[in-house]
Amino acid sequence: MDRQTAETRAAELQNLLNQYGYEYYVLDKPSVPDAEYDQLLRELADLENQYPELRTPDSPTQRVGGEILDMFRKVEHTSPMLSLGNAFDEQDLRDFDRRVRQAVGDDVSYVCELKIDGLAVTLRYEAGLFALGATRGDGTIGEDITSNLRTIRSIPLRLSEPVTMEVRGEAFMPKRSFEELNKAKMERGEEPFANPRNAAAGSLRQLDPKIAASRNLDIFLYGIADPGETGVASHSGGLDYLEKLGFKTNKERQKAANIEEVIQFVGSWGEKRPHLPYDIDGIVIKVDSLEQQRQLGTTVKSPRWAIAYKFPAEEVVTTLKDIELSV
Ligand SMILES: CC(C)(C)c1nc(N2CCN(c3ncccn3)CC2)c2cc(C(N)=O)c(N)nc2n1
Repeated sequence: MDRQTAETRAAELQNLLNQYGYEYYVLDKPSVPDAEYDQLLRELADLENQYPELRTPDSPTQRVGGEILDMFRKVEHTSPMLSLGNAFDEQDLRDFDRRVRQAVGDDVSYVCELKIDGLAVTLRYEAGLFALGATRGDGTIGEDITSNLRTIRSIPLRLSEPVTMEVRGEAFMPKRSFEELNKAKMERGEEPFANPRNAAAGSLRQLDPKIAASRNLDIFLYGIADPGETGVASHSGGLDYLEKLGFKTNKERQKAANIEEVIQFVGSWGEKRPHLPYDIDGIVIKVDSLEQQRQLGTTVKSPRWAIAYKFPAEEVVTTLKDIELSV
């Protein structure tokens, strides 16, 4: 095959593999059998070996880097990753709602999101290409774990539009992967992880990306660092925009017209929680209008327009057979 044909075929394969990867890992609706995906990936890898200049950083063959780091570099976040105030009961939620309405009036609606129990991370894209991924750290300074985040298949290496933006999400380990990892660890006589959150954090702290790649991590994106720059008017509109760009968001989110609907949503997820294929430790409630978010502003460490309702800590032993909802 001549150079020109190889270049055309490589671009075609990259687009095909990105589309198939998106369907499989983000939509959970594969359109081709795994064997076909693997065969196309091998064809692209062969072409890239023949013509190394075709091996672009966003190529699907570049998910798992070879180099083992000796440390993680520190990264200062462009805008701070804030904390969340907590609510522990219905009264706390009503108090939050009253404070919000005192500030912005009664015409306020909320978005309720499952609070994924993983590790908060931030992803930077430049002209649509995944450029840097970091841990939340102390909210201002995190660690550059780009090479490990690249191994999470649901993180797009190239967005559907060449936008430059920073997005935030929660990386996590599905319960099934957690059980399998701990089973393998115990068979090797190693100490198992206490819970999926520790397992996800431990996996993303590995200096060898091949180990992170073996841990079946996943991610749900939950926000845009500077939503005002993207032209969306609401938090829910921002999440729809993230989906349009190719990101994985959690589909269980729900709009609430008032705090009564928030309380209903929170109550409904108490008993559904054990059947989810991933751990959640609460529900995050956010004012939907970005203008009202701006009016409410933030305290020194957390937004006045969001709160995390925390489920009572309980040791839930869920046998695998109970897990039914797909990720
Ligand atoms: C952007 C805001 C601040 C409103 C925000 N902040 C979050 N978090 C902050 C505190 N975080 C944190 N992490 C460690 C130590 C202290 N705070 C962990 C992420 C959110 C976490 C989730 C989730 N887990 O599913 C979510 N759906 N939405 C979030 N939204």
